[in-house]
Amino acid sequence: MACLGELTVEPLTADEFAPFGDVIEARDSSAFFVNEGQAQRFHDLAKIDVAADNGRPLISIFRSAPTHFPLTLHKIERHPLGSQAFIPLGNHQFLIVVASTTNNDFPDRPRVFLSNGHQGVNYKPGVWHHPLIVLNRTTEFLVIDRGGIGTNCDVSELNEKFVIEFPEIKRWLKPDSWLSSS
Ligand SMILES: NC(=O)N[C@@H](O)C(=O)O
Ligand code: NI
Repeated sequence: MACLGELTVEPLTADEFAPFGDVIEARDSSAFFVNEGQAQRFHDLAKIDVAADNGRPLISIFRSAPTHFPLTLHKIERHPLGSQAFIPLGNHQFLIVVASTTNNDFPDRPRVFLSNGHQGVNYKPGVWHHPLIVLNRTTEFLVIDRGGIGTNCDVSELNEKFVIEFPEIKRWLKPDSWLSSS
């Protein structure tokens, strides 16, 4: 773990992320062969939960510019009516910031996870999260979330401001996902 000021960066694992949703990755425990052994199916990796109030699943692509650092975390959002999944198209590490909900329905102290480049995440409905935090270069993500009626985005201020300095993350980035020039 690295310390970001008062926050620590945790490697993204299914167990640690479980309270917030699913980690989407090619886990052997979910795999079986299909197509006469020509392909492995890493099966049923995330709970896409978008049916509330007659919602329907949307598949989109986000082409997201890299985040500028130092990054001040002050706003966070949640989607009460549906889950939201982000899967990088290619080997790209990214930062995931999530928070539990306090008894008075506000975001609690955030947790920061860094993916390994071969992982996506699926936020459960209502889980506080920061919008995509992309590192190094413009990156495309497959996004699966809810379409339909209803207000599906709450935004809240964090009760304190957290700053993430890039050098505190850089040492955790794999050389192949890090442009030395930037
Ligand atoms: N606004 C939007 O579609 N994306 C956000 O919900 C996000 O989490 O990035
Ligand atoms: Ni979102």
